Amino acid sequence: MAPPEGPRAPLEFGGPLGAAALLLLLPATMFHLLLAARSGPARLLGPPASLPGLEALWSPRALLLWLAWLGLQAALYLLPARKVRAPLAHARGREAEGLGEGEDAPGLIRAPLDPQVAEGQELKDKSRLRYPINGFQALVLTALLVGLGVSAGLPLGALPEMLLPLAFVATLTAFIFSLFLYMKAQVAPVSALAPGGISGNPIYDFFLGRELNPRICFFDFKYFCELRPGLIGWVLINLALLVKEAELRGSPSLAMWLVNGFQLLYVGDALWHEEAILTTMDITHDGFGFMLAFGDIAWVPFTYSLQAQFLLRHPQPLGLPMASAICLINAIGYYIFRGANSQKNTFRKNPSDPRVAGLETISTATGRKLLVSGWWGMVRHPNYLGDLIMALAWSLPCGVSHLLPYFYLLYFTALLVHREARDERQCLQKYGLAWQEYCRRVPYRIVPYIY
Ligand SMILES: NC(=O)C1=CN([C@@H]2O[C@H](COP(=O)(O)OP(=O)(O)OC[C@H]3O[C@@H](n4cnc5c(N)ncnc54)[C@H](OP(=O)(O)O)[C@@H]3O)[C@@H](O)[C@H]2O)C=CC1
Ligand SMILES: CC(C)=CCC[C@@H](C)[C@H]1CC=C2C3=C(CC[C@@]21C)[C@@]1(C)CC[C@H](O)C(C)(C)[C@@H]1CC3
Repeated sequence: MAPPEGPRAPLEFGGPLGAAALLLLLPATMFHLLLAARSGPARLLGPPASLPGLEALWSPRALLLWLAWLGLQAALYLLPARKVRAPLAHARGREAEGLGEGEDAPGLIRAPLDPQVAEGQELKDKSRLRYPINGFQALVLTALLVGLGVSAGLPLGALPEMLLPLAFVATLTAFIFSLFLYMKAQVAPVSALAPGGISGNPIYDFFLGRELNPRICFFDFKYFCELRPGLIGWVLINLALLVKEAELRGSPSLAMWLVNGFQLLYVGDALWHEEAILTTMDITHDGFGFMLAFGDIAWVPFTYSLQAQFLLRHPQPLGLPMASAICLINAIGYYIFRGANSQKNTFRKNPSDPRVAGLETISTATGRKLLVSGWWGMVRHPNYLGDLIMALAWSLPCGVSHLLPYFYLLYFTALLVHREARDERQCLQKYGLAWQEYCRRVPYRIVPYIY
């Protein structure tokens, strides 16, 4: 289908050339990290000690395991009985009546949403998609199944040896899946396309993703991939590394416990607050192409578990005072991250909620308001600040002898600075003068008095 006429979004990531480079660079970086973490010198910069042959990458057992994992997560996504009720008067009614968020038309009877189903943001064609809210359940059920498997003799400690072939099949899956998504988008209606992925350049559009919310019936591919196989896979890999360390050294180290605990908290939190993802730019703005598909199913599980991979081969001594200081850093980061995200989500859902009703706001021409006090009056992206502080706490248990475990912190800083610039551009476009006023009143972007 031809791209729609009219102004197109400016090209990002260095245009088609940048996208082509990233198509190769992202998987190459992931394999470099996997190899570096298992090598003696564990160098972040510089070539890996040895390059693996195809026999180290390709394993039919890894392929089977990977497909079984995707199948299990897809089944858990579809599991609960979903009662779909229509129409959703409370969501659409407000806008139709020209009312603000949280206001109802007089006499309007709210049709309660099934607690297991959430509605997304309004789309170009004024419709809203529905999403199952059962991610936390999927995490718990996966934990139960893995627990049952281990007690029946499943060798979880063998998983770390399979990381390379698993990452290889995950990368292959991401390429094949992105091709499917690209072709599916060719027959999608124009209103279903994302603003950024319709440049007309096939490489660029393949990378960024053409369709905003590709689905088959109720199965939403982007929503599924963003939260399930990759995030839950990440904590499973961490757990397997912990088990392997216990097998090798008698018990897991304190550093390994901390990394596992912090990252489990992060993933558990994401799944507990699953509905909040529906307002992130990945879901509302970006198409679903190679960047997100590879990011979700390969990059997240295999590179976000880097600290635990590093610790397995490079044990680090960690005393209780240092461990307590690191826990405090993680707790501060989490407090800011959760406080900021929840404050914005509560405000967006219902500005008259008593938890946010007293906060100062700026009105915008769109009818939506912007918070200028509370967390969002401190810096313009307080949630990024909390996330970055947590990222530091995840690396500190690995000591300071190597740069490799700090890769996540470095990559994440670059990702969030870039993301922040993209979000600012979109907000300026959306809110115009009101956004300029917000920037004047809250001058710092992520770190108070610094950036
Ligand atoms: N671990 C990882 O790899 C990653 C984690 N993240 C995390 O994901 C979370 C979500 O991030 P992301 O989607 O980028 O962005 P945000 O959650 O920060 O959302 C940005 C949106 O919030 C709204 N907003 C901005 N300022 C205000 C304000 N003052 N008052 C009210 N609303 C405001 C605007 O949307 P609108 O007005 O339309 O509501 C804006 O587009 C973050 O915590 C981030 O740290 C993100 C990327 C990767
Ligand atoms: C380098 C590369 C391949 C980039 C792709 C970026 C993706 C890895 C990230 C884009 C936004 C993400 C989010 C999370 C994970 C990483 C990706 C997919 C997230 C699910 C992590 C948990 C958080 O609590 C979150 C739900 C807020 C978050 C949402 C964004």
